[in-house]
Amino acid sequence: REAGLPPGPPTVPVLGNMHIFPTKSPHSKFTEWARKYGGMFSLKIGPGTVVVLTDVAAVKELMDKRSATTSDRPPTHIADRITGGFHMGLARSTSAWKILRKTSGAILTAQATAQHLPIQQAEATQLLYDILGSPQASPFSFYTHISRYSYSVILSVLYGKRARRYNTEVSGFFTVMHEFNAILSPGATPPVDAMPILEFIPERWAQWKRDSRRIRNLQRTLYFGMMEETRARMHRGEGNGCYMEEVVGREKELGMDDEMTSYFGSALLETGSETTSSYLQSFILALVAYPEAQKKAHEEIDRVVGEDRLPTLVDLERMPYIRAMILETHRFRPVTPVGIPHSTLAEEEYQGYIIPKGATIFANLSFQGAFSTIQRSSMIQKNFIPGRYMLTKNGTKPGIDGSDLKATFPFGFGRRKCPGMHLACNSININAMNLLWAFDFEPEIGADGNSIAVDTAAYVAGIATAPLPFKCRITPRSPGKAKTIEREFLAAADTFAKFEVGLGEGDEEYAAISRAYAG
Ligand code: HEM
Repeated sequence: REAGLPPGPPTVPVLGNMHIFPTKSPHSKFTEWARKYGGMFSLKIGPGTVVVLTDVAAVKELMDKRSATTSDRPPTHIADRITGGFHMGLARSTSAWKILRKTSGAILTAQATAQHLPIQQAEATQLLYDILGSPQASPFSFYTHISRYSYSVILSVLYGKRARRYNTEVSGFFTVMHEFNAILSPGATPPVDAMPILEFIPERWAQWKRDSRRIRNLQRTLYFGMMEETRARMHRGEGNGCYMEEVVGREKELGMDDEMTSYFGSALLETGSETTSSYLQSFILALVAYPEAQKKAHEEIDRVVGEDRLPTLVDLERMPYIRAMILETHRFRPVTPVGIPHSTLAEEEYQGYIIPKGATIFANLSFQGAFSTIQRSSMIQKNFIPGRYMLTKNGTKPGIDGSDLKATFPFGFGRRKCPGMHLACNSININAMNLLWAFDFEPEIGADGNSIAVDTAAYVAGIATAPLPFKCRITPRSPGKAKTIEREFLAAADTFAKFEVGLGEGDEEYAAISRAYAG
């Protein structure tokens, strides 16, 4: 470890800390090391440096305030090989990324997102309707209902076309995306970023190069096909005001070309679908595990909304406990517990330590919410206590300074902050209210008649996590509410109609059956 770097675990020759770098669930190890080495510590990965920030003041200063130098991404040769450097979330701070980012800023504004609320609400109604019909048709079907929702809402607002059923194009999309995620996961390919010489191995001896080519082709077929369909619809004069139509219309002004436009849409689809699903699955997990919190939320929503209509975003203003619950879910189980890594474009100095140019920086979000320094963090994530956000704005213990915490931290930092945040927050808010309004979520009953506790620590390993599929009982809270869901689903038909383009035969049939049932 070079002089001036923040402290960290002892290194070994050549590898540095590479042999002990936690690739599966980095946040737990990062938190453990933070207790030992402090709120800013470093790791050596071969010649490269990784800096992990756990102290909130350091996160705010370095990731937000000094974002001009901390908003690069670490190199990802494989991602660039597959996407040509056009994946907005993975691209370095190149001119292409700047254009993609500017485009997202131009179209995903809070105001524009508000215009897409009707389809978001209609899709959320289908989520209730699907859960009502088959909460557990297969053991975990509420999982697939949530995945369908998340994908369909983004598909609708981006491409103007919805996905009615999981089994058709939704599963196709997730298959391609999982292949992409799998090849990007640590250890899946030789360490090309650390040893660039590996790039020169001929393709016939490098399975990872052949896999990259195959995944590139799969992605291009899927995503370029979606764009072609959108353009064809526009040419036929059948546009429906979706985001990608706006990008096509403003391509020149924004400096985009057809290739970039296709990758722009696909990055939003990929980054937006699983994150939203993961959040909603964690929300349900917390409801099952913490019945007292669920009971309080039920009381609040019953008081404000009643039985005969679904909640709206306006209602949320009168539901402080549910607002607190939404924040607490981000704190309890952040979708990306260590954020998405940034990288430095220039050397930075902070509290006497050097962060070299090209260093990778992680912000350990596990600290999120309750405490302003790691020393106070012994209770991190153990309990789901929404009430903490009713005591203080940032959920800190009364008397502890929480002013460095920001409610947007679960969505990242500085110039890399999630551009889909407004869309995501609307989805989270609408569905959190809907699910609470509609259903009781309880532990599954085992063969011996006892309830089976859910495991709130059983999560998918990796940078972006989600609860592993769990069983629970989901029942409508009253026959009146079940009727309201069916009625509202039927009433959503008009909103759906403009997004139901190019349906396959099976989908037409499904539409007819579900409408008949709802009617
Ligand atoms: C619960 C939902 C979501 C969460 C928790 C979430 C969280 C995040 C986080 C932590 C980052 C990394 C920010 C950073 O590097 O500092 C990110 C980036 C990104 N998100 Fe989201 N996100 C969500 C939903 C969405 C949605 C719905 C969309 C699209 C419509 C989206 C699009 C993106 C994109 C494109 C990036 C990459 C930005 C860049 O690197 O410049 N996200 N998100």
